Amino acid sequence: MASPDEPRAEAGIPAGRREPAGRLPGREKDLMITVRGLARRFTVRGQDVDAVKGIDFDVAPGEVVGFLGPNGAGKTTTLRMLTTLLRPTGGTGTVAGCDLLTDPQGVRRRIGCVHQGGATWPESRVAEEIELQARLYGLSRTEAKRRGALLAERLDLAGLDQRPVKTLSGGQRRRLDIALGLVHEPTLVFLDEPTTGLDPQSRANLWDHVRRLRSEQGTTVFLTTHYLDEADALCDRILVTDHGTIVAEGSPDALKARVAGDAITIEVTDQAAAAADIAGRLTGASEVSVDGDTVRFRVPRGDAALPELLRALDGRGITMASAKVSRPTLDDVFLSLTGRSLRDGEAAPEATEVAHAA
Ligand SMILES: Nc1ncnc2c1ncn2[C@@H]1O[C@H](COP(=O)(O)OP(=O)(O)OP(=O)(O)O)[C@@H](O)[C@H]1O
Repeated sequence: MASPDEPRAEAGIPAGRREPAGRLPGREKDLMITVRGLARRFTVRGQDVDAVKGIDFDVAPGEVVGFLGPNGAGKTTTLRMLTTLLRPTGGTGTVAGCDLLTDPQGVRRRIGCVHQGGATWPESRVAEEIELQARLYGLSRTEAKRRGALLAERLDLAGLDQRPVKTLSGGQRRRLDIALGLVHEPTLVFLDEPTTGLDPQSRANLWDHVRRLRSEQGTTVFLTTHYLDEADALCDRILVTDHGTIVAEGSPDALKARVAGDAITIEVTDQAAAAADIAGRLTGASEVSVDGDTVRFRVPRGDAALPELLRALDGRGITMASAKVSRPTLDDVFLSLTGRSLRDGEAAPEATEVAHAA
């Protein structure tokens, strides 16, 4: 019988070593995705490339899970394995209740996939594309029309049904790709970099559609992204990936809470040293520094610490002129785990002005 470490050995991972994994408690049959030791090795001109190195994770029904990582981390390779476009070279898995290796057809029937670039024909009309896709899934002509109209309505494509695909904007095109992936009402949808190349407004609009998929229909969504803000805004849970392994997993807030905590910067009208002393006594406070009238420090929860600080300063007759809480970003998480930044130009740091008292 195969050792449980066999796929890892195949992927070049030492036996017995376990990466941080996204496993969920519960029975496998209740999970929408479960993979163990999933690996993919490519051999190019005699050189082995371990694109995915024996990963473990679970996805529960109704979750929106993001697979976040920099270019080349193994996101697309993982997605292609989960959607049966690529056979794993190691590991096991079930997707939508079907075995990835022994029942790929069952997987394909039950899932929806929206890959990068889509697969639409530029000359055909929007309604034709949706109906054709529905017919390919075996729906009757009447049902195909009904589904087409419903999806057009849901994805803001109503009124565009007679437009040739080539005339659609980037956002409309992406929403059409998603409509095509949903035509057979799958309970699990895979989205590969759903908003790459879209302008900020179209991205925000698409996020709304993804949220509604879950809230209105309970659809499970697994998406890949290298946008930190996208993972943060959309996902219940994030699997952070790098070099073919999962380096962390958790909700966006839980991941950010793993970093040293919120950074607080306050300005006082005088007695900065005394204010710093008070700040340093707050629960979990660290990295206290003073620069003129400015005091900086970190605490696990900025929103909880600030009222306590205000009361303490008040008690000593110190006036706070302003306060700012900066929450850690997912990039801070990635940086602390890998020593590198995801370098996402679109992710703005979350800084919140919380008080201006002067
Ligand atoms: N068909 C292939 N042959 C050889 N190497 C491959 C192949 N497909 C992917 N790789 C390699 O596997 C690694 C992971 O690639 P993958 O496309 O999965 O990363 P990614 O995280 O999706 O990146 P991106 O965000 O740029 O799409 C990379 O080093 C890539 O060069």
